[in-house]
Amino acid sequence: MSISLNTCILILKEHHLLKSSAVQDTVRTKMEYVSYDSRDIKTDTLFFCKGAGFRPTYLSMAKTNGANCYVAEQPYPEGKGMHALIVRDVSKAMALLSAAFFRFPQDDLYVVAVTGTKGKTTTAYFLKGMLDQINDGKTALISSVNNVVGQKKVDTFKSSLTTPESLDLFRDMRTAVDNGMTHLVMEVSSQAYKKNRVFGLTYDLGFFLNISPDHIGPNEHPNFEDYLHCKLQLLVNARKCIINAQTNNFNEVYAAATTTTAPDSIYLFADEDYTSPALKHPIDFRYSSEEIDMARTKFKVLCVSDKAKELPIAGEYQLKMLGDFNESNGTAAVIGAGLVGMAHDDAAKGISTVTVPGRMQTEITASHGVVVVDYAHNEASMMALMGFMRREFNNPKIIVVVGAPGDKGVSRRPGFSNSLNEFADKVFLTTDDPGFEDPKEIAEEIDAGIDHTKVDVTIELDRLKAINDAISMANKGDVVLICGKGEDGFQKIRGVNTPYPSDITVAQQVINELEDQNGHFYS
Ligand SMILES: CC(=O)N[C@H]1[C@@H](OP(=O)(O)OP(=O)(O)OC[C@H]2O[C@@H](n3ccc(=O)[nH]c3=O)[C@H](O)[C@@H]2O)O[C@H](CO)[C@@H](O)[C@@H]1O[C@H](C)C(=O)N[C@@H](C)C(=O)N[C@H](CCC(=O)O)C(=O)O
Ligand SMILES: Nc1ncnc2c1ncn2[C@@H]1O[C@H](COP(=O)(O)OP(=O)(O)OP(=O)(O)O)[C@@H](O)[C@H]1O
Repeated sequence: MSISLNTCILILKEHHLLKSSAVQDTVRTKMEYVSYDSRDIKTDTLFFCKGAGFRPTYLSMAKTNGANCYVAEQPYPEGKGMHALIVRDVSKAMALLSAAFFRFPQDDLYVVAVTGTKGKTTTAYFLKGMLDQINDGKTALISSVNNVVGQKKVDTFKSSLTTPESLDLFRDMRTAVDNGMTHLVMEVSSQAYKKNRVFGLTYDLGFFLNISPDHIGPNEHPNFEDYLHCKLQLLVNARKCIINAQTNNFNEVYAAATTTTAPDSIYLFADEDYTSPALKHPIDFRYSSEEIDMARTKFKVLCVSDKAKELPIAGEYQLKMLGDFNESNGTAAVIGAGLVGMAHDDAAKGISTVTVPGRMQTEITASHGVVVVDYAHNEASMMALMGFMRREFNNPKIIVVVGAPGDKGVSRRPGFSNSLNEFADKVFLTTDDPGFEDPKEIAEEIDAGIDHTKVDVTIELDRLKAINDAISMANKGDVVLICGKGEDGFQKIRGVNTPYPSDITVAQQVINELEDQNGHFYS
């Protein structure tokens, strides 16, 4: 793969991004590789100087290692002797030039994008499960758990970001196309828009699941308005939009969709009983709960409007994933499958076996109640999870193990206090990716918002011990919720990913020791 200097200049000019360029007569004008990391350079690399942590010495290193052209927001003396493309916004330039370098792989994929504060990963997995039924497993996936770019084992790998850096995204899309994948389901985080990781990308289908305050604080969004603004961009860039009519800020969400999409390509869904005087648009799809227990979740999708009736997806669906909130995720995914061209039977078959690592992984023990490992890590998801358990188990004692991460999402801390006050009986406040912060201070901040007349609090920073103590104290009929880390195999401590055996492994060991049994988690 390669890109010429002229093509780069043309693309940047077309998007009004080029401030100036310096072309060297004696240097090759073709670039054979692209990179934003000076430690990953080949001969004739197009190098992007980007990011808060960029240092001019990285450009010197890139030049020494063979880069022949750099893209930056200002000229650097370190780049002397290289072609220089000086741009208004390097992250936008990187997205556009990466797409061109990798020969616009998005044009060879049916691209589905999912955003929402909660449920992105689950909905993306549901969709992949269904689409795989009609394309022989050729659905690529970009998610916060795994990325899938082909059908071999090596084509599935753990992701480090929910939505990758643009250059990595277009490279992964190219790999997926070369591996014969026909569809791509991707999670799009608000940060992806904030950082222009998906700049210039249009989706065939775009989902807006829900929004509530999250990811607000240092290194993320300055306020809720900024967070919402970034999330809305997904709908602006989607050809067809699927929106949960019950989302907060619905009017703004719908308005964002209509900026580029006609109402007949916007699909709304809500649960069977939802009405709101503020809702000016007809609901297209409704869903109704059929049965939820610890073994399955059954719900019905109803096609209500004329345009909904054109999709043959009405009927009953069964999920392996627990939690009433997954009915909403499931309905969104089923509508998406319908818009891709699927009918009820294939969709029902595909969704019925989907599980998501680290989400709602449950073990019913003989004498220590029900133990659930789940990824809930903000107020909305904690409320949804604990609320489900309260309803499902008829007011059990709820014992929670939870912690808030450091350096980001500080709004989660009062959110945890609120949700614990609402539903928990006992909580172990513990460590969860403290970063450069003191986990004890984070725990004390959450504790400060807890009503101690309702919730008994223990601060136990050793996460393994917290899990052990929580399960050990639980009796038959109690519910133990181990929240926030799911399958994560590390703790982020002072900039280092420190190995951690994962909540599932720890909980399983504790249960085995306590019960001398060999059961295993299911979800
Ligand atoms: C704030 C933010 O989005 N930061 C991301 C961004 O960092 P950055 O552009 O500032 O780059 P940097 O890490 O400061 O490094 C500067 C540059 O120097 C280069 N470098 C560095 C060292 C060297 O020797 N040579 C060299 O060239 C690096 O390759 C980099 O290009 O680009 C990096 C990849 O190029 C990301 O890893 C990093 O994500 C950070 C780690 C992160 O945690 N981001 C979170 C907030 C995030 O994006 N989360 C959302 C999920 C949110 C949700 O759950 O909904 C996500 O999509 O994952
Ligand atoms: N629709 C929903 N509403 C509220 N909570 C939900 C919903 N769907 C999932 N959850 C809860 O949120 C947790 C995370 O779900 P999921 O990973 O699907 O969301 P996500 O949007 O990808 O999250 P993140 O951005 O944090 O990675 C689940 O484990 C569950 O507790």
